[in-house]
Amino acid sequence: MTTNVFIDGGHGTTGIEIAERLAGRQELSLITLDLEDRRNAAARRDALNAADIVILCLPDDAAREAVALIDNDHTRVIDASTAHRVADGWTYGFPELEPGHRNRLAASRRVANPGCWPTGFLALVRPLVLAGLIPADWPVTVSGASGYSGGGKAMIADYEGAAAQPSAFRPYGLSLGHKHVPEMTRYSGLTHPPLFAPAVANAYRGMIVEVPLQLRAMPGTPSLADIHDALASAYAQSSIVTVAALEDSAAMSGVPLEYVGATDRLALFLCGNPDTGQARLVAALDNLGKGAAGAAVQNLNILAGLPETAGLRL
Ligand SMILES: NC(=O)C1=CN([C@@H]2O[C@H](COP(=O)(O)OP(=O)(O)OC[C@H]3O[C@@H](n4cnc5c(N)ncnc54)[C@H](OP(=O)(O)O)[C@@H]3O)[C@@H](O)[C@H]2O)C=CC1
Ligand SMILES: CC(=O)N[C@@H](CCC(=O)OP(=O)(O)O)C(=O)O
Repeated sequence: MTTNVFIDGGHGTTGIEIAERLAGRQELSLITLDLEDRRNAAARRDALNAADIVILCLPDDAAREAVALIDNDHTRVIDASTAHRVADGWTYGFPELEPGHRNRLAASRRVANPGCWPTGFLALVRPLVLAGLIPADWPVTVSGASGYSGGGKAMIADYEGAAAQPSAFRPYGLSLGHKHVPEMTRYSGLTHPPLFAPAVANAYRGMIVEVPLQLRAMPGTPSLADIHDALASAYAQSSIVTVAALEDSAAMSGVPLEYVGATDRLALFLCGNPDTGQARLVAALDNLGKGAAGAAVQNLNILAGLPETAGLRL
């Protein structure tokens, strides 16, 4: 039995990446629309309702419209946009979030794919909150740099178009109201929003997410080994998320934005100085991989009861 899949927004940056990962998979059958029909509501309604699973790769408003076009109770939805990430009735599509979450996803009809920044942040912070190493009310900061494809077609044009004047490194989200903060707060289990300081770099893809921690000031003064043990045990069974050994992280001269390349891997590093009691937790991923398309395909596999990493670039 094949699962019918429709990617709404399939001609956009994320949609194309997802289609590449689904190509050639016999257990799936892709419903496609021609480029000129991509905004045709009637054609989209037919495709949305014919699919067993739809993946929405649309701006937020268009994603809400797409959900409203579904008038049957069979079609299941994975929404890559921000529209439903903290909405009632939706399950957050980060299978690694906590023990048991994968099973909740498998039973869900509406799944919200995480933002790329929250993917790195939650991978680093959620296990530490669960383990009680970061108190829920701790003032957490998260910073980093993203490739410009994170901003979709519009930002790609800003960096590659005829009139482009790309900056090498551009901090943004300066008013501290970034749309990813609500999902970071809710799913980390923190009681206060983290201070989020993102930047965009002059690279097409790739992402570094960093959480600095003043361990010496934290209750129980956790050691680097405590933090590392919690992360390593959280992802011990994962073939997507890796945690570098402490000595390997210490030996690195830096973590490049391009570290995982165009893959769906998520690589975690923990560096620190025991003398100062300070640590830097770093996640490296592809904003279009585990930050978007890879996560959507992983969730599709879970919903369809297929091997979780089928089609992923690992
Ligand atoms: N890029 C990334 O790294 C990530 C993106 N996301 C999210 O995924 C979603 C898609 O992003 P991305 O692929 O980057 O965006 P793009 O701008 O590259 O693609 C969006 C696609 O949606 C189409 N579209 C826009 N409005 C409508 C509409 N009303 N009806 C039908 N189709 C429409 C666009 O058509 P047209 O060609 O005419 O513009 C385009 O093909 C967004 O919500 C984004 O925030 C999530 C995580 C990471
Ligand atoms: C570089 C850049 O601009 N990145 C995007 C995030 C991309 C992403 O995760 O997508 P969602 O919009 O679906 O959350 C931003 O910060 O808004």
